[in-house]
Amino acid sequence: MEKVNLKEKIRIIPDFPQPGILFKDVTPLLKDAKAFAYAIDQMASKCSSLEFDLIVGPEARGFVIGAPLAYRLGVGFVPVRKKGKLPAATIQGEYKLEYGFDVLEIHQDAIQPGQKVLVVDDLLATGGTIGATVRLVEKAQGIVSAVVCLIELTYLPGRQNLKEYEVISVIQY
Ligand SMILES: O=P(O)(O)OC[C@H]1O[C@H](OP(=O)(O)OP(=O)(O)O)[C@H](O)[C@@H]1O
Ligand SMILES: Nc1ncnc2[nH]cnc12
Repeated sequence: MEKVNLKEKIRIIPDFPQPGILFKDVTPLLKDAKAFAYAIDQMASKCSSLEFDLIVGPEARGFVIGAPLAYRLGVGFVPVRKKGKLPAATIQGEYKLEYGFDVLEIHQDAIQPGQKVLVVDDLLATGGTIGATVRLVEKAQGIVSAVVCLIELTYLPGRQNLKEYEVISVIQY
C-alpha cells in the first residue's frame, strides 16, 4: 500500500477540552479513506508476530480503531464501555484521564479464561484508559499479549505506567 504521512492527517487543537491540553484530533485521518486504511494496516503489521484471540477496545475512539483492526487481523472485538452502557452483567474499574475521572465496564462473559487479548485504542496519553482496560481484561482472566495504539504521547508517562506490557504505537509526539 502507498505510504501516507499520517501526522499530516492529525489536527492539533490547543486548549481542548481544557487549557494546556494539545488535543490530537484524528477525525481528518478517519475521513480520508487512504489514510484510515494505511493507519490500520500499519497497526496490523506491527501485530504480526504476536499471539492473540481477541481485540478489546475502550469507548469511543477505541471502537473506531479497534473494530477495523480486529476485522483486518481476523479476530473478534470486545467493547469496554463507560459505566451504565453495557446491558448484561459487567466487571467495573475506575480510572483517571489526562483530563478527568470515569468508570469503565466489560461484560463478565466477554473473555474466556486464558484467552489472549490485544488492548487497542487510538491514543496513549497517561495510560489511565488503557491501564483500566488491561485491569478489566485481567479480572476477566484474559491474558494481555500487548497494548496497541495509533498515537503515543511520549511526553506523558503512559508507557511507563504500562511497563509490564509490550506497548506498540504507530505515531509518536
Ligand atoms: O492515556 P489516557 O490519559 O487515558 O488518555 C487516552 C484516552 O483519552 C481519550 O479518550 P476519552 O476518554 O477522551 O474518550 P473518547 O474516546 O470517548 O473521546 C483517548 O481516546 C484515549 O482513550
Ligand atoms: N492530548 C490528547 N489528544 C487527544 N486525545 C487525548 N486523550 C487524552 N489526551 C489526549
